[in-house]
Amino acid sequence: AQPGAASPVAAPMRDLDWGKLNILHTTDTHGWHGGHLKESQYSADWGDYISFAEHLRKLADEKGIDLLLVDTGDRVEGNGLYDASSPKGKYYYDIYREQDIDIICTGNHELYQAPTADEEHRQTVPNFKNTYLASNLDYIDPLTGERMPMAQRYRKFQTKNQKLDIVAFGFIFDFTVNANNTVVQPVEETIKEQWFQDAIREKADVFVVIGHVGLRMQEFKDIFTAIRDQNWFTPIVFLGGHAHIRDATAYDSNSIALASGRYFETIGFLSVDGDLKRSFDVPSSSSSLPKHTSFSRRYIDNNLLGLYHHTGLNETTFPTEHGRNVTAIIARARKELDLDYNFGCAPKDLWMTRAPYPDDNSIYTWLETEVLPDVAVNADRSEVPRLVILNTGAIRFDIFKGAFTRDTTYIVSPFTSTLSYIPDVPYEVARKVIILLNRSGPIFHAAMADSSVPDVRFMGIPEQFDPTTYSRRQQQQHASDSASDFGSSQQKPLFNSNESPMEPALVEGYTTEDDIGNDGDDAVHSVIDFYAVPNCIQTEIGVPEGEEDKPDSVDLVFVDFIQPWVLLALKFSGGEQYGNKDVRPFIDGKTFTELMEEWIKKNWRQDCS
Ligand SMILES: O=c1ccn([C@@H]2O[C@H](COP(=O)(O)O)[C@@H](O)[C@H]2O)c(=O)[nH]1
Repeated sequence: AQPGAASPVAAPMRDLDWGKLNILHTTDTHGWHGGHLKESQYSADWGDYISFAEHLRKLADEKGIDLLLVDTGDRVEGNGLYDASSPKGKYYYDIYREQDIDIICTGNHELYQAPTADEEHRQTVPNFKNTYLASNLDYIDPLTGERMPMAQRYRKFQTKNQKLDIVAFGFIFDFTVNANNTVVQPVEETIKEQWFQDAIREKADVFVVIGHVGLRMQEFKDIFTAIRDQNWFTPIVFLGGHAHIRDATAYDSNSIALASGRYFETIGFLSVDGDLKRSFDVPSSSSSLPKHTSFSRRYIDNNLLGLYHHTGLNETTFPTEHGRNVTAIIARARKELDLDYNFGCAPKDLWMTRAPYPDDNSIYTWLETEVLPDVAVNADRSEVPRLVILNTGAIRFDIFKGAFTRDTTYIVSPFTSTLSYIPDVPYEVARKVIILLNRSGPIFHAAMADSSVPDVRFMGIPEQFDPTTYSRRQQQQHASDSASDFGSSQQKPLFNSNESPMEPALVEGYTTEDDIGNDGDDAVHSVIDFYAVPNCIQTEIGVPEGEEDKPDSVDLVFVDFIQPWVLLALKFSGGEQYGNKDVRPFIDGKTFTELMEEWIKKNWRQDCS
C-alpha cells in the first residue's frame, strides 16, 4: 500500500474456490493504481496486486492448474495518478505494464479523446504485444490516415500447466462517441465477419470472451449465441465491465459471466472446474459430448488483509521484490505530481448515492446550491437569468470529510468538459429541458431511434445503467431502511451483540447479490445505503421564485458533454429551431473541474485540524 494509506481492517472471509482454470480480473480501474488511500477496505495498490498474482501463479503451478490475468479496459481517467500529469498518463503507462496480463482490451475511456487513443496504441498495445485484443476496434494512424486493427482480433493459446486450448476475444460495447482516430465496429457486424466465424470454429477447450461490455448488454448475448451455435458443449467464460458493479450471470448452464466492479476496489476471481481438456483428435462422439463443468466466482476486496488471507501469507512474507518496487514507483510518481497538495478542507462527507438527492449530505445538492451558482458566471451575461445543467455522471466519486487534495479533484471530476450555453431561450421552453432529460419519455425513444444520439442513461452514473442490478440495490436499501425502522438492527446481531464479543464489527462495504447468489464477496460487510440519482441536476440563477415573476427568456447553460441530449430535449419542449450552430462557450478556457477546484480553494479553508 502507499505511504499514508488507511490501514486495512479485518472482516469475516470467504475463501477462493479454485478450479482447473482460474482467472483474476480487473476492470474500470480508472487510474486508481495507487489504491484507495482513504478507504481501509480498498487500500492495496498495483504493486500489491503484482505480489498477489505472483503468489497465486506459484500456487497454481504447484497444484498443476492454470491461472490467467484479464483486464477489460477503462484504465484511465478518474484519479490524479493518471490525470494530474502533463501529458496525462506520464507515469501510469509504465506502472500499469508491470502486471503480467494474459488478455487485455480497450474501454471507452481510452477512446473519448484522440490523444488518449494515440497513447493507448503507442504504449499499452505494444506493452501487451501478444495479449492485447481488439476484436471490434480499429485505429487510424495520424500520419498516414491508414485504418488498422487496434491490436490482434483474437488470440489462441495454450495454458501453462494443463495445455488447455483457449480461444480468446476482446470486445468493446457499441460505443459511438469515440474520437475520430478510432472506429468501433458494432458487435452485431463483427460477429458476421469471416475471421470471427473462423475463430469460433477453432478447437478450444474453453472460449474466453473479455470485453468492456456490461454483462446484461445485448453485445455479450449476441457473442454468446454466435459461439454457442457452433460449440454446443464448450465452456464459455465472459469477463466484462463498464457498469462499475460487481455482477455475475450465466447465459446457459455451461457458461459464466463476471464483472469486477470499479476503481480497483475489486479483484474478480473466477474458476472453471471439471474435465476441461477435450480430445479433438479422437473422431468419436465422446469429444463432443457434454462434460460436467462447474463455475465459481469471488469478488476480492482490494484489501491487504484479504490478499494475505487468500495467499496464506502475512505482512512480511507477502510483498514480492517486484511488487514492492512497483509500490515505490507509484509513491514517487504521486510525490512528483504533488497529489497530496491540499486545496481545502471538506467540512463533511458528501455522497453520490449514499445520501438521498436532494439532501444536505448529497454531493449533487452541494453542487446545485453552493458551487454552480458561484462558478457558472459569464461576466458579459451576468445580468441574464440562467438555468445551469450538469449531468450526474460527470461526478465520479464521493468527497470525504477532511483534506480535498489535487488527487481528490480528479477523483471527483476527471473530465475536461467545459460549460456551453444557448443564449436567450424562452423560459417556458428552457424550463422543460431538465424534466425531459430526467424522464425516460420522448427523448429516450428518440435517442433509441437516432443512432447519432447515445442512450440517455449515459448522462447518469454507470452504477445505474443496468435496471436489474440497480433494482437489487434498491431492494437492499429498502430492507436496511425497514431494519432500522425497528430501532435496534435485526440484521447485524451476529457480529455486534455482546454474545459474540470476539467477532469484529462488520465494516460497511459490498453486499453483492448476483444471479449466482449472495455469497460472492470475499469479505462479509454490512450494507451501504444506495439512493437513486437523476440523469441531470439543475440550478436556477437569477430566476425569481414566483410564477408571475418568471423571465421571458434565460441563458440555457450546460456541461458540453450533454449537448446532444440537450438539443434533443429542446426539440420536444418547443425549441426545435435550436441546433449545434446556436451553442457557444459560456466560460472559455476553463473546465468544469477547474471551476470546482477554484471554488474549493476559495470557500473551504485549508487547515483541516
Ligand atoms: O466527458 C465525459 C465522459 C463521461 N462522462 C460520464 O461517464 C459515464 C461513463 O462512465 P464509464 O466509466 O465509461 O462507465 C457516462 O455515462 C457519463 O455519464 C461524463 O460525464 N463526461
